[in-house]
Amino acid sequence: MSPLLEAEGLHKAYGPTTALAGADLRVHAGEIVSVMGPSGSGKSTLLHCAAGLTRPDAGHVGYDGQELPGLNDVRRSALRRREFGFVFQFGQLVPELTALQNVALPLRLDGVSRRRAERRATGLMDRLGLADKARSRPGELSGGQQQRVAVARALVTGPRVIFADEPTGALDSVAGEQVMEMLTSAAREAGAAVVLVTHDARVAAYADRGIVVRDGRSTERMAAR
Ligand SMILES: Nc1ncnc2c1ncn2[C@@H]1O[C@H](COP(=O)(O)OP(=O)(O)OP(=O)(O)O)[C@@H](O)[C@H]1O
Repeated sequence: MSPLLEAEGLHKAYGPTTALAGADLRVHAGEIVSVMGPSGSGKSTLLHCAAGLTRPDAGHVGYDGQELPGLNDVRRSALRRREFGFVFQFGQLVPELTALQNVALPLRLDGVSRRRAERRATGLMDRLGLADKARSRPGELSGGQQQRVAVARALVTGPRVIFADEPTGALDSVAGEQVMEMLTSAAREAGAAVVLVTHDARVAAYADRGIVVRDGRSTERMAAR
């Protein structure tokens, strides 16, 4: 089976700093892949290039038969909006909107009616243990609850790949485990693949397999379970 997402030979420099020097990432449909490695090794850059957020200087990124760097900005951002979900470390929710409105936002931006978007958002919030938080604003939620809102928002469009960059980086270990349990079980239920950048081996243990990035190059971390 060919991978759903395949990044090969990625190079990226920021001025004199080499962030990627020939990194690869392959993700099959429904697979959870961890990306580990020391600070500054290029993990986030690899995730951003694979997700079409950053254009690599060289290398290839294929998603479901399309070459991402070859798409124009409009088509690339439409593909990102529909096919990909994102969860970052913190600060990603819109503070003025309620939790429910935050979760529904990607659908609203895609032209879905408020009623339909909020119905779908409500179902996901229930799934993520947030049924009673729909009307709360992000500032009224704990860090773990905010990350679960972010996970619900990442899943709301029914993406095929979720990119999670240190999703538990700002949480204590109990809240972090709860977020990881919910992220991975909800993704598996939805059949979405997950690319999971983390420093934490306990977080990486939720993945099916992993890669390690060092000095901008990647190696396989372990065989598939
Ligand atoms: N926008 C940018 N402008 C300049 N340099 C950058 C930029 N983004 C990343 N870098 C540099 O590229 C290198 C790789 O950064 P990257 O964020 O990919 O590493 P990382 O492994 O995710 O690090 P961390 O674990 O600390 O988040 C670093 O040296 C970083 O300083």
